[in-house]
Formats: sequence, structure tokens, C-alpha cells
Amino acid sequence: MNPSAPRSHDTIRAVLWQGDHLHLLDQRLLPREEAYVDCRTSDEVAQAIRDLVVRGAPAIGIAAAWGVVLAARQDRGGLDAALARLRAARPTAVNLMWALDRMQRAIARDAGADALAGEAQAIQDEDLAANRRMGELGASLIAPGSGVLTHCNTGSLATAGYGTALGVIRAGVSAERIGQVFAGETRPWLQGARLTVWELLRDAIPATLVADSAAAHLMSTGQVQWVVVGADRIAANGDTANKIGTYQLAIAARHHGVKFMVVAPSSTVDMATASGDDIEIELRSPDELFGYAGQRTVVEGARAWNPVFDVTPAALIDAIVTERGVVEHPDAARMAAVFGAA
Ligand SMILES: CSC[C@H]1O[C@H](OP(=O)(O)O)[C@H](O)[C@@H]1O
Repeated sequence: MNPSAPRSHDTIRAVLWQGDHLHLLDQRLLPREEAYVDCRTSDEVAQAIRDLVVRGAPAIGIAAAWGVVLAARQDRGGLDAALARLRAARPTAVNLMWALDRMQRAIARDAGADALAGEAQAIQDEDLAANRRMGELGASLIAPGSGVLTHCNTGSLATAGYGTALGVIRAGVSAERIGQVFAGETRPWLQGARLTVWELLRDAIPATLVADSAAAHLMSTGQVQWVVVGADRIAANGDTANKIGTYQLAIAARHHGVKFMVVAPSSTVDMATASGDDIEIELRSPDELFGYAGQRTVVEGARAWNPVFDVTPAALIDAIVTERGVVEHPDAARMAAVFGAA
């Protein structure tokens, strides 16, 4: 990796507030097409979250916060129902509920339209600052010349910018600590193949794409020293829900002596959920497994099961990196020391 290679400024923004509507980069179409969806109501934002126009735990929380701003401007009387529809958009990423709870506290303080917009902007700005802090903290754990494998997309497309796990990768490459980046394709929605490789190449960081099924073999070759992933919900004992396939990466990593890092802002930590057993795993349509981009690959009449997250037990995690600090060898006590009790 040539760290002196030109770095394009990190200019990808998945969620753009336009003053009276929300401008969302349509991630269903990347990398083939850069197109946007404009949401002018909170229900349009909820639909965009359900359809993965916008995805990534922090990004859906940020989008939902702007959805509350739209709802408050259009029908203050129907606000509770609008928030309920936003809250129901996707079940696993706690950032969605965290952002809506924060907006609801602002409403309870009788915040006007401008104050609500200010709260949503603060949520977005704080996420970007957290990502840069986590990038530094996570990169500092990685020895120079390391190979890193990441899963799904945790970059600017999944956050306010810079990324969580991808922020650690950006910082680690810049600091000449990461020598090679491998990205898992992340079936069935291909966030790795379609989004992460695209993001990193825009930053002149050449990621090597691998099939999800190649990950354990890659680790057996000694080219990977860390697996670095994001999170959708971290329970009070450190158990972590993340994109489907993360759990088997953690098992393979432990078997091969590869370190396992979870990178997520404190808005992803849910101290009210005791363990991973209590995290709802989103099931999406089997159609997502039957083909891609309108090209069917499975015989009609086949059945499929499509959970899109899984839970990695804290015992398989070497470090949880948040903007509040690093929790090494996470357990309930170490999590409470940083995040307090629920
Ligand atoms: C920093 S993004 C966190 C998390 O969200 C992604 O899920 P999805 O693409 O379904 O929204 C993935 O699990 C990432 O690791």
C-alpha cells in the first residue's frame, strides 16, 4: 500500500439535509449509478430505510432524525404516529431507536422546528466526529504492515462520513499501519462488493475483494492480522449484532489467531439489552437470495431463509472501539465501566 498515494477528500455523503427535504444517495444502485431519492415526508424516510436506499446503523438513525423534523413541520399533531412508523422501519440497529428517543426528548422540551433541525444536525455532526476519533483509536491497535479483513460496508455510506470500521481502515492506511485491505463481498445484498470496494477505491485504497466463503481460507494463509467490522447493536455484555456472516468470521478468526475488532459509536451501544440473546434479528425477503439486480439465479419454487444480522459473542471479540474509548476483551463489567448501567 502506498500511503503517499493521493487521497481523494472523503466527500461521500449518504444523507444530505436540503432545508425542506432529505436527499439520500440511493445505495441500491451503487456502484453502477449515483442517483438520489428525495424524501419530503417522514413516511418517505421510513420507506427509504426499509428499502435500504439508506442503510448502515448510524446513517439510518441520522435519516430518521431528519424524518422527525419533516413530520414536525407537516403535522405536529400526528408526530407520535409518525415516529412510531419510523421506529418500525428496521428492528436491529439500535441507532434508529437511539436517534428517535433523542428527538422525542427534544419534542418533550417543546423544541420548535429550528431547534428540532438543530438536534438532527447535532446527531449527524457528532457521528462524523465520533468516526474520526474511533479511526485514531482503532488504528493505534494495529501493528504496522498488518493485513485487515472487513465485512459489509461501514464507511461514509453507512454513517455521517468517514465510517466506523472503514474509518479505522482509512486511518490505519494513512498511518502506514495497514498494508493490505480485504473486503468480503457480503451476500446477499453485496454491501462489501458494491459499496466498500467503491468507497475505498475513491480514496485510492485498493481493497482486495474476497468471496464470503473464502474468508477462513484467507485467514489460514497468514495475510490477515485483524478482522475489523462495524455493529448494529452492542448489548450490555459486549455481545454484538452485525451483518450476517460476522459471527462465522469471528469463529474463524479465533481459530487462526486473528484479532477481532468491532468499531461503533456509543449510539450503537444498548446497555438496556442484557445480551445478544435479546437482540431482534431482522429477517428480510427470501427474494434477496433468489437473484440480484433483477437476474434470478434460483429455480422458481425454491425456499430461502434470509436473516440479515447475526450475533458475535463478546468472548470472540478482542476489542470494541467507540469514541468514548476501547473496551478490550469486553464483558458486562468492562462495558459498564465505560457506558454505565442501563
Ligand atoms: C456502520 S454501519 C453498521 C452496520 O450496518 C450494516 O447493516 P445494513 O447494511 O443492513 O444496514 C452492517 O451490519 C454494518 O456493519
